[in-house]
Amino acid sequence: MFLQLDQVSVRYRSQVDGSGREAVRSVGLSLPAGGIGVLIGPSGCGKTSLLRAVAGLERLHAGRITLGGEVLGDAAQRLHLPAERRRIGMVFQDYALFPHLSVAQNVGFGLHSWPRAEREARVSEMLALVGLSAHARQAPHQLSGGQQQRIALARALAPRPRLLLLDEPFSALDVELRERLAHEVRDILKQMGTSALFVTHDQQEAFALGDVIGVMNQGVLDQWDSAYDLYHRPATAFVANFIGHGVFAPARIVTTPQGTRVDTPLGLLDDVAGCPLPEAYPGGECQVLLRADDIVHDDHAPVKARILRKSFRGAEFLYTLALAEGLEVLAHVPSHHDHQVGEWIGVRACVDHVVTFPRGTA
Ligand SMILES: Nc1ncnc2c1ncn2[C@@H]1O[C@H](COP(=O)(O)OP(=O)(O)OP(=O)(O)O)[C@@H](O)[C@H]1O
Repeated sequence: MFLQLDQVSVRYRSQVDGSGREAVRSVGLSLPAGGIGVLIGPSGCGKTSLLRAVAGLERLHAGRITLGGEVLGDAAQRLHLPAERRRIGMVFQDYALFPHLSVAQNVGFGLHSWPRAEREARVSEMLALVGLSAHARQAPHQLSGGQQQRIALARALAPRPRLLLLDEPFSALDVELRERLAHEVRDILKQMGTSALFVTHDQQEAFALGDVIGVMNQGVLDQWDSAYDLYHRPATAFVANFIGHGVFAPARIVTTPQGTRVDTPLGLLDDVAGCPLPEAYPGGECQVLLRADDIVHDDHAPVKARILRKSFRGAEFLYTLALAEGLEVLAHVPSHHDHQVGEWIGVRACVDHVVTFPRGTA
């Protein structure tokens, strides 16, 4: 693997009593050359600390980081390659452009040691790449927020970094531009074959950018996986809750003549490949993840649910439903099924991959 993190911990020392506090705990992940990874998670979960450790701005408390086979940091060996020798580029939320330099001078900033002709050629190439050739002589403040972030990207890519780290690069931009730029930046990175690690708190952005996405929870990386597997095969109850709309329902794993099934308030679920065996939970008692798109409105279904709330989302409604025994579930329903709040409708579960967790973990 190109970037490899093993058992990485980052610890900050308290200014008050000198005690240590782990912001990142035993994180392991790997990224192939040219891969794009994205770290997401709630505020304070350690995303930025992990990114700073890769950049060399924080020393490792434990663990090891290698890039292209070179050890960047190894706590056991007290090895810490200084940030400026890692050949890693960084892009931040606030662009950090130099206001007194032109767009072209900003992009060429990291190329001081390059021969002039090569430097100028590289700056032109980078400006063309991000579609800003026409703005080379302008000052950064004469450009829009999206354009300024593209300058920051061109500046970070110009010295041919081995890896690019981007910390919430689009969060200062409005939603629509953010999504467009996320796709654009992904295309640019793929075109250059640059490996990159992003931090964001926006799931849609993570899905638009990443080949692989990591969900962090209180300093721990709960899962490092494709967007599909995070959604359909969440490794922990935290990931299941954090990604997408869904609820946990009480359930029981049972053995029937047809094989193992999961007995839920919406009936028996049978797509249990990869699901723990009944004896994995005491008495088979567990909870099952029911996503809004696992619940199908069907007038003929024996299970009825009352509509508590509904929100219109264009092609579909997100209904909040209450089953007879009081359990609330969510359901995506095509928006031509416009039922009234308070109405009872038929529902059934249509779950592709049944995901269960022990009772009390969510
Ligand atoms: N320099 C520091 N000194 C002490 N504690 C710090 C320092 N930087 C971060 N922390 C603490 O480490 C934890 C992780 O912070 P970090 O900034 O890595 O989280 P984050 O996931 O990037 O959060 P956000 O999304 O809000 O930026 C937090 O509890 C934070 O208060």
